[in-house]
Amino acid sequence: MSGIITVTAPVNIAVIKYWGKRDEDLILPLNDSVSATLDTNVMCAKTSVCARPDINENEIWLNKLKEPFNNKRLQNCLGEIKGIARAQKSVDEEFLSWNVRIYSENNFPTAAGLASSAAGYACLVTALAKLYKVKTDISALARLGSGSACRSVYGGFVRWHAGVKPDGSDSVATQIVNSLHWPEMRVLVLVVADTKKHTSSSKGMQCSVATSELLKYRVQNSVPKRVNDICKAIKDKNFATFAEITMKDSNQFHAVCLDTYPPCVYMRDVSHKIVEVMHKYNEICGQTKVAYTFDAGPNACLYLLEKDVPEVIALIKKVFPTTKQDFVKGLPESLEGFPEIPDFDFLNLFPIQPFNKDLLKYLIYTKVGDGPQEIADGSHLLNVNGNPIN
Ligand SMILES: Nc1ncnc2c1ncn2[C@@H]1O[C@H](COP(=O)(O)OP(=O)(O)OP(=O)(O)O)[C@@H](O)[C@H]1O
Ligand SMILES: C[C@@](O)(CCOP(=O)(O)OP(=O)(O)O)CC(=O)O
Repeated sequence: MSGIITVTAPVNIAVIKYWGKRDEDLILPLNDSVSATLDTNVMCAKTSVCARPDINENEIWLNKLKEPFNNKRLQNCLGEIKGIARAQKSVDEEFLSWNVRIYSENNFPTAAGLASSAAGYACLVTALAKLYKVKTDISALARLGSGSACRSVYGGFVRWHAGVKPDGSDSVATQIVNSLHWPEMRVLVLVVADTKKHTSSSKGMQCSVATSELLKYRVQNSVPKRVNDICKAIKDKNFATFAEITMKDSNQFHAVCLDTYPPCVYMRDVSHKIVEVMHKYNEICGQTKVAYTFDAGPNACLYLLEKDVPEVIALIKKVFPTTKQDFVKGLPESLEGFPEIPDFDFLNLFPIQPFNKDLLKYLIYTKVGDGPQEIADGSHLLNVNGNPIN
């Protein structure tokens, strides 16, 4: 037994956005939110943890770089888990007195609006909860690291209940349906930029709570009905309703960002072009075949059904021409051979002319997946002495 625990955890992309806290320390949101958990085979955080008597201080590495451990959120997560372990007597006091070493890697860009904090904290708390053998609601632990992380502890479609209690005990995530419920659902992440964003989600939402009138309206009037309706659409596998609510909620979230003073501008020209193209595509098809959503960054996340993937990828390549050979990442073999242009007439007659080359950096093809998993094959990121392998 090496005493090392290694876990992988997924990204989640909200279709009803979390934006605004009612408690900054406990990370309690103003409204419920809903997301899909994405397949860890394509995008994931991987974290190894251990506790040892010969480690002089708590240490963490993120993407090969040593980070300061005095980060309040990290301390809160570790402190809470150790407190539960002490109360549950799940490990002995000597083990609890040892320092920890944490090594984590994301296989996709960090802090670029691709929900790295969600995957990262879900991974970290799942690994620590296993290390300290605690039995508790993991989503509440992940929430202490980053609000959206509480939704990454389950697979499928997930709802984070805002809760009403001041202590946050009812602010937890629950699974709406598992990853097998809607097997046709696919996700395309259109990466416009994979560099660090200038206003973090935490700062941006703080400013919105302080200044946006529209946020109050959204929380009270828009979100409650949307959450109920989208949960029903997910259970019924009603794509058109799911897609319409998803797009409206993304648009309203970015309207709130612009209503913030000074405004938070996350979408770019190319993001708006993506919106225009997807609406035109749905209009020409005479039905809603694709939905877009944007987090706190310029990158788009498209939800669509598997049958429409070849056509939508071909459309994207036509309208957003690329010079990159490996533009599409994560495409399974079964789809690799699909014709570059499935329907010449459709694409040639598409009323939006191609934009400049390379506005999109790359496209990630993925699907809905499962929650965090412990790695049993021994591929840890720390060696038997608790030292980083890389
Ligand atoms: N694997 C990880 N392990 C621990 N912490 C992580 C990990 N990945 C990211 N983080 C934390 O999350 C921070 C990035 O969060 P931030 O909200 O700025 O970006 P994001 O999550 O990529 O974007 P968004 O939440 O808007 O989609 C990092 O600076 C780091 O503190
Ligand atoms: C736009 C969002 O992605 C905002 C995510 O915010 P974070 O969860 O990153 O914020 P903190 O709780 O302050 O860490 C919408 C969403 O994921 O619901």
